[in-house]
Amino acid sequence: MTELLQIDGLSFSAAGRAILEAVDLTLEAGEIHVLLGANGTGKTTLANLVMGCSGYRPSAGTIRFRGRPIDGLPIHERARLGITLTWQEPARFEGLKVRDYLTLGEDPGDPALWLERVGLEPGAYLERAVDKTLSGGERKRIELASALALRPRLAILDEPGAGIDLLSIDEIAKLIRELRGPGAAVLLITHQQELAQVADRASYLCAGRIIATGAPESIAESYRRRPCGVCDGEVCRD
Ligand SMILES: Nc1ncnc2c1ncn2[C@@H]1O[C@H](COP(=O)(O)OP(=O)(O)OP(=O)(O)O)[C@@H](O)[C@H]1O
Repeated sequence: MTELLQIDGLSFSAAGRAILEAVDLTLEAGEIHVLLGANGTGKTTLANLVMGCSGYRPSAGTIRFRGRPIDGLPIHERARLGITLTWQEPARFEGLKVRDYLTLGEDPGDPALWLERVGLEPGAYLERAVDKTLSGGERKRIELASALALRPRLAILDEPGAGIDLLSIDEIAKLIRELRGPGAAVLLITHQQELAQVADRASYLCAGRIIATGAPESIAESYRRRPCGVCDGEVCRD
């Protein structure tokens, strides 16, 4: 397999505190990789650093995408390379219609079809604005539809199942599998064990450090056996 994303020695500090320390993580093309870890261990921060969100610049380390260092690139150039991030708190775009949101990329296809794929009736949603009038679960679904429409090489999904009713977990897992392709990978952040099972590999992040990478079952087992020893129970206490 080919390395799609290679993170070496990545560190990040904010407000005078180390949030991530010397993180190494590799994603192969074609894989779904799940990042597990307790609240506040740095999962979303890592996602923001890979996406190049405003205010997130590494204090050390490199991020390579398809062999090329991307640390210096702004978010829109990373998006152009095929990296997309669906946020834990789904974005709102006042005034932007769902139809327009789903046709932002090149060759986006039919927005109605993407809405159907996430279980939303196109006639009821296409002309609505992506704003607070949509429920949290509806916005989550629309963000997933947007990720499908963009056909990214790397989809970073931050808690894609949060706020979506349990019955839909199987549907979300199916969509995540679709985002994986021969040249495309998914970095999944989730606390939902049922959803984590969709992954090929897993990494366990605690106190800003990746402490294990391997088969999802064994990493999930380490996660259950908290505290991990790195943080002495400060972060991943029961
Ligand atoms: N820009 C920032 N300034 C100050 N603190 C920050 C910043 N970004 C993240 N943090 C802090 O870094 C820590 C890690 O946050 P992060 O959102 O990455 O955790 P997480 O693992 O995604 O947690 P959760 O599972 O609760 O979503 C938290 O303590 C958070 O408050």
